[in-house]
Amino acid sequence: MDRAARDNRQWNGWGDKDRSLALSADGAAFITETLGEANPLAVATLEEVLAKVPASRLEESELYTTDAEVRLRHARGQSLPDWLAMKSGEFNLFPDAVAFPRSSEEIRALMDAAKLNEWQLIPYGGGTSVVGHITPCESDKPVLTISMSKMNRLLALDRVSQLATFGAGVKGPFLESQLQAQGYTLGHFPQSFELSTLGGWVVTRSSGQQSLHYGRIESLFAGGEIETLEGKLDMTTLPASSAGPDWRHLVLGSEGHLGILTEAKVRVSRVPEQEFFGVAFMPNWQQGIACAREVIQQGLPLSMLRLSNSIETKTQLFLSASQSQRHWLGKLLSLKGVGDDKCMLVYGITGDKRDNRQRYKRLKGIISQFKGVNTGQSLGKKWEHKRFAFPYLRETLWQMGYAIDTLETATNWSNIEPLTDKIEQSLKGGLEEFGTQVHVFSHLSHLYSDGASIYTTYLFPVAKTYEQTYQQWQKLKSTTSKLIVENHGTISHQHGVGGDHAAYLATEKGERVVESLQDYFNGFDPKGQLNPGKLFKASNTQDEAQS
Ligand SMILES: Cc1cc2nc3c(=O)[nH]c(=O)nc-3n(C[C@H](O)[C@H](O)[C@H](O)COP(=O)(O)OP(=O)(O)OC[C@H]3O[C@@H](n4cnc5c(N)ncnc54)[C@H](O)[C@@H]3O)c2cc1C
Repeated sequence: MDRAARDNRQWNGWGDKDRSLALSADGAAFITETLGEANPLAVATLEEVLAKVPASRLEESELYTTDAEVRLRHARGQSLPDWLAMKSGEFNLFPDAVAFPRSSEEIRALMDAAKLNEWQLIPYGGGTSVVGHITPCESDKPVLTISMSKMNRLLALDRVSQLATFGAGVKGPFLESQLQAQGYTLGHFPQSFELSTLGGWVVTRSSGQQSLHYGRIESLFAGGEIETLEGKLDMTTLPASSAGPDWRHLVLGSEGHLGILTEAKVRVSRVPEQEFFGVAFMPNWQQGIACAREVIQQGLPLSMLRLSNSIETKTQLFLSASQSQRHWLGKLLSLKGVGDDKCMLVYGITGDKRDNRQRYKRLKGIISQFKGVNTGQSLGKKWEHKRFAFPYLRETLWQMGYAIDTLETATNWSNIEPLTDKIEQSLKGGLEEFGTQVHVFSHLSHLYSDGASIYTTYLFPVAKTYEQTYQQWQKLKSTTSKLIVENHGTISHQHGVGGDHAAYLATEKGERVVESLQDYFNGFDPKGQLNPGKLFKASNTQDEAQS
């Protein structure tokens, strides 16, 4: 088996198989009291699933491996349906082979072979998609997944223009360590940072936790090289241009349809002199929103601002603080007029020390103007310490018998409160017919002068079978996704479209635009070989969006 697939990665869940995040007894009791006792579903063993991997339809070749375990490990991402497939062992579909190219030339050879033989190709970054981006579709043609894991080096650093060129398969930690060794940072920190890759970020239009300072990937991605079935395309790096539409934007969000991004050039910054995170508590959701909006619309240059609603705040405190910590925090806040409806505001400040002092002073002023209480940096340090560890909680909850998923959107400020309410109500009551409780909470994660993203998490006890659990998820997902696009929200602020959101794209963008985009990609991929069934709906998903 290939070395890249033999790492310490969990084969049927998130992250490093030797790492976990435990829940305190209090945290576990909170979940059980909120959702009721749950009965975990039996989990298939690796051996059981390996026995189900069918023979590959591709002949052995130097270009790729047909090893069953490697194929299994590249068959799914991290959405809840992916988890249900991995845990039950019912993967159904596997790629026929996985390639680990080391250079653009090797990718060219794979693309040429694919074109000649009409194979389907799925580019694979870190496999952290939560919307079904990398799952093979039923096909009478062989499916080849191309892992970018070996193309992960810093290839050039232009210090004068502050542009870095990377192999697009570089994962977050390795990208930052190579850059920071030279005094630079990209500053792109999605929560999936540990495993996701630069290429994946670009083609799914990802957003990092500190996008307020560094920008979303759209502003960090300056150009690079993409291998299409029709040949290589170069994207010149220019600081700006008015020469017609910017076609970088058709690579951004292309989700594997255009080709394989082999090298990406990104705009980097100098490592900041100082960075810190802190936590304030606002008296309620309305005051919290008003405060966050004021900070952003005043143009106060923070690197992060994240506002949890009161249920998320309560849940977070139960999951991460001890009873005595909660008690003393509650007491302190209530003395200052912040009670049970408190909403946690996490902020990040990045830059040189003198500017940071000014920013912090202004921020504290705005927080008090909206009757919030700033607790300073100690809770901020805790948040920073765990910022990439939270995904490990998913396994802990799974073992207790609870499924967890998220939905995210963005909308204008005037619609933030009503849309958050609608999303939460839709999820909360969504499984009443099954007598199943759903625990729902939200935060605003990325803020803009005209609006913000709403990130909603929901948990529910698994049903008696995998199939029933999937059906319950599907009901929550389809009802709420439809509600989002019909209520002036985007189907995705940061996770992309993949297979799971494809049916809602036309409501957001209009049928005509979606058809034109499809025509554009068909120009590079006339036979629909590149990542089919993603981004654009397959004909059978039409009804789901409209029902
Ligand atoms: C726990 C968790 C937290 C997350 N947090 C965030 C977050 O904070 N912000 C955010 O934006 N997203 C987040 N995500 C979603 C996910 O991490 C992003 O969508 C990420 O950009 C996917 O990158 P990847 O390298 O894992 O790509 P993959 O999942 O491997 O692939 C995603 C898509 O990109 C294509 N692709 C990958 N590499 C290339 C390439 N080189 N060339 C062409 N196509 C390619 C694939 O074909 C597929 O269509 C999270 C996911 C999880 C599981």
